[in-house]
Amino acid sequence: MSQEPDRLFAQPLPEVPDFVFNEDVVRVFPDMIKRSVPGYPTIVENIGVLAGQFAQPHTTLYDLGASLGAVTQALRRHVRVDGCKVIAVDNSSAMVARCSEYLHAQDAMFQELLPVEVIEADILALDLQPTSLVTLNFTLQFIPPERRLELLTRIRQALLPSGALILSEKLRFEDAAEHELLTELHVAFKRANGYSELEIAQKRSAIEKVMLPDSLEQHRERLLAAGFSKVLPWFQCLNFASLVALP
Ligand SMILES: C[S@@+](CC[C@H](N)C(=O)[O-])C[C@H]1O[C@@H](n2cnc3c(N)ncnc32)[C@H](O)[C@@H]1O
Ligand SMILES: O=C(O)C(=O)C[C@]1(C(=O)O)C=C[C@@H](O)C=C1
Repeated sequence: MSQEPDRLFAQPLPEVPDFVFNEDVVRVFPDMIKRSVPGYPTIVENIGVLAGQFAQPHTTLYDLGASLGAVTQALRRHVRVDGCKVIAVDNSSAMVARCSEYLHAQDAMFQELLPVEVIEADILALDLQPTSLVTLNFTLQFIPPERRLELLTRIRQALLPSGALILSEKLRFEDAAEHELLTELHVAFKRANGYSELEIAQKRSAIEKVMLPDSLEQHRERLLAAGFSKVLPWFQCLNFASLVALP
């Protein structure tokens, strides 16, 4: 996997463009996400572990907004259920190309991995097969807010009984003081991971229009409105959380 350090925002930019998942981001993405999302390695590995409990024989598992396939790789490491296959979906062609390379490398290193298909598609336009496990690992926050309920409803309808959706997101907090404190603690996390004040500020302006986090309450209500019966937060580190939603 690429070890290139994330210096995308290290030099002053005359104008900070909106964040896009292009070739430049692909090159530094493993470093960027690990240094930006508190708990990311723990979340990814444990999605594999949790998936092992929900995956059912001869079903499809979806990794929606797969990026470089970190979650897909964890699913393939942990799920030991007969006849499952993983479908990894992303609408960034740069991500999909590199994701396929990494999964081929995983195939070359390990035997008896779950078969995987990587698809370049918009998850808002994707026909979902019946599935026992869907992951949206930091993807829903990039979907236009007015389309989020419709996407979750389609996921709910495709989920088999006893399956699950695992949803990880950056959180907003409804209480302004709480929001400010958690944001400041997240900045401290980034600083501790070697990002400068300039990098932190420029990244913030790049993502503020394209990544729109919801509160835990909004997620819970929307998941229930989409037809899920239970929402269980299983991980939170600072303002990043992961939930299991049951049909
Ligand atoms: C923060 S990244 C996800 C990280 C990844 N799941 C992981 O665990 O490493 C968000 C991804 O969602 C993808 N994405 C955003 N909107 C999408 C859409 N409508 N359809 C498919 N993929 C989308 C982006 O291209 C990006 O790769
Ligand atoms: O909040 C931030 O600054 C982030 O960088 C978060 C986040 C994410 O949650 O997906 C945003 C964009 C990058 O893909 C990596 C991490």
